Amino acid sequence: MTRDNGAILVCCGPGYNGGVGLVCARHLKLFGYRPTVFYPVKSNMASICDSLSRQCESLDLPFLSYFPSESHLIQDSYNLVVDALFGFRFKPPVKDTFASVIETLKKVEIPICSVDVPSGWGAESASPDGLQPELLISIAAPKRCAKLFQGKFHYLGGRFVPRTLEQKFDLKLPPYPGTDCVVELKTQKSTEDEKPDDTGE
Ligand SMILES: NC(=O)C1=CN([C@@H]2O[C@H](COP(=O)(O)OP(=O)(O)OC[C@H]3O[C@@H](n4cnc5c(N)ncnc54)[C@H](O)[C@@H]3O)[C@@H](O)[C@H]2O)[C@H](O)CC1
Repeated sequence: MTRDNGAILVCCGPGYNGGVGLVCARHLKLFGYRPTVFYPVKSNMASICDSLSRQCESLDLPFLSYFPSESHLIQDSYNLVVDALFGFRFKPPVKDTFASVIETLKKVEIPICSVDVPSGWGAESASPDGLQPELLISIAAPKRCAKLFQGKFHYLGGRFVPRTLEQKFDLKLPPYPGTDCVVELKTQKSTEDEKPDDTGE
């Protein structure tokens, strides 16, 4: 994706996963992309999400006042969707406002990038009722459900886990290259793609 086609829809949920989405939208704007935010339910968490939302407003990020009901309206307007609706505290089935949002997003034909946990999945398990993103960005440590991720790209971000915590929970985190704050992880798909073509051609 280049900045020329940098129109990105960032969908933010009512919890801290949504807060991460608001930070993501702000950084996308600062890096020259054109994010639009969908943040329908103000966080019932600490006021930090309110200030994150205000920071987006101060950068003149547009906020959708409603969610397009048709998936083609999304793919005609954006090149990527960031799914920051729900993270590891989602409890199925999806309720209220977000049920139709997730149903619409399941039909879009542009890439979806999910933050920490694909929305509609539990932290421990995948769900056919949830999104099937092309890209998953795990925060701090991949959640158990990431083992069932079938998309093309998986990154780990959040180089802030103390060694003591990593050892205590036996997280086996990969090393981050140099001073990078993200590291690419292998996926089932990337491992398969690396296998030599055994058709003998
Ligand atoms: N170290 C880390 O991994 C960190 C992760 N972070 C991010 O924060 C989320 C966890 O945030 P939390 O607020 O605890 O939970 P969620 O954002 O997943 O959602 C809670 C929110 O959603 C509502 N809800 C739950 N189930 C449903 C449902 N079925 N239908 C509708 N609404 C639902 C619930 O009521 C809450 O309001 C984690 O995934 C990371 O993305 C932090 O940044 C800190 C570090």
